[in-house]
Amino acid sequence: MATLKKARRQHIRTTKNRKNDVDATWTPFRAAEKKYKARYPPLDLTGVLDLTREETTTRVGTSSEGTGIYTLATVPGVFYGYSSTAHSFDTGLVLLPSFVSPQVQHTLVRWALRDHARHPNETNLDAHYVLPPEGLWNAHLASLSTDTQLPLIVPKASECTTGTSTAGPRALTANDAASKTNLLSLQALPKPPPDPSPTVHACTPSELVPKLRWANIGWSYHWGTKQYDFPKGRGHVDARLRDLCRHAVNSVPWEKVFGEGEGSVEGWGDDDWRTWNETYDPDAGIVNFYQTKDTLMAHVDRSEVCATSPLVSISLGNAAIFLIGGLTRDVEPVPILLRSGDVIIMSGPACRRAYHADAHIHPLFHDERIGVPRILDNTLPEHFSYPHEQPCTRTAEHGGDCVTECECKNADLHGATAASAFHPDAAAVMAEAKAWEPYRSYLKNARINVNVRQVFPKGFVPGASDHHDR
Ligand SMILES: O=C(O)CCC(=O)C(=O)O
Ligand SMILES: [Fe+2]
Repeated sequence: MATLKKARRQHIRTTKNRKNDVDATWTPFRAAEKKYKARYPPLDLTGVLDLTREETTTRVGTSSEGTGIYTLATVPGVFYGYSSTAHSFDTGLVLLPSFVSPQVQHTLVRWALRDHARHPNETNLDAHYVLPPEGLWNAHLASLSTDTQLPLIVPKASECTTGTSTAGPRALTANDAASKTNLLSLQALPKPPPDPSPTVHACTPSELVPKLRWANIGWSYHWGTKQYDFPKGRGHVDARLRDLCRHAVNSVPWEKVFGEGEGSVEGWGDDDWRTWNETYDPDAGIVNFYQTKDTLMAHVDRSEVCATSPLVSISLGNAAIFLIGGLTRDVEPVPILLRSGDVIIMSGPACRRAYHADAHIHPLFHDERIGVPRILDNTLPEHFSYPHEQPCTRTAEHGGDCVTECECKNADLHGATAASAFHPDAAAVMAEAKAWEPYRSYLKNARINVNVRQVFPKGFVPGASDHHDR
């Protein structure tokens, strides 16, 4: 109740001096953002699409009335034996609810925090802090296992820097949509590194972990110009992540989305969806780390030269309300509840250039004290409370973290081996639980989104002499 009262007081304070007609000037997208972001009045989820609710998922082969959403097929998820019911919107958005198994969700969380959010992959913190070479998360883990005070992480700023950016959420900059024809001029734009913030202080790794907002994948992204910085070279795209995304794209019956028939979107140009199973090859992306109260403002992802190629987005941790609109903010967005393990694919010319946002990312909205229905009782799934019981035992072969069937040819055998050979003793169970604890603790107030994109058509080399007229 205290939470509700506080939210109400804050609501009264912030709206008190607001002109009565101010919301009349909001675009439908802005109005939806305001509605789902507000802590008061209590969130009403009745209009939010939740594909795990039975009444939507049982309508196989038909449009869910009035929504323009079509059930496509049951598709194989990851890991083996896991399946999802694929849905599509008539814009080209594909939803794969519960596509990623709990085991693979665990693997991805560990990968995102421990292996990926560190040098050489750029994070939002690199501009402002001298980060430890082993990575922020590993430094945090080390500090948890010792009583000795480890060295503080110091700011990068020196007295002569002015500091224009902070370690906070991403700034929004209007940018030109990338295409093969303007690529050279976009490349020529100066891309200075951001100024280190002069206001940040030395802190412990554990204090800095909640300030982690993003880690770059693949091609380097320049936030100042909102363009890729190709001369910096192409960073690594984790092979397991790439396989997972390919698996998602290859699972979708694209002819039902973009071909002829009920619910299909009108074709475009060369209809490149017909060859995505050969040409889809992600080369960039971002891991977004959200903390309680964080939101992601409405934006369009327009920096990729491939303006139609699938963008695969994987949700982990707490749930979020994702708003997907149209080519302008005047299109009223559809609010979708994204839960851990859900995958969405934005594809085709309408969806790839559609406004979208994350209006609400956080556990507060499931809090009964603010009167929200029990359906969101706990948006952090139970499986994150414990380490996964069946770790991959074939460490030598797979590095311990198998993700897709394609990677593990003997998936069934492997599953059987893991199940029967893994008889952990109490000490091993305790050790696993202890190792998982920092992840569990982090996830309580967090959501991780792994957003994987294809910047260039397969085989296209930036800077090659003919690319402006291809
Ligand atoms: O977190 C999400 O669900 C969306 C992230 C996104 O739109 C982006 O990184 O461009
Ligand atoms: Fe986006």
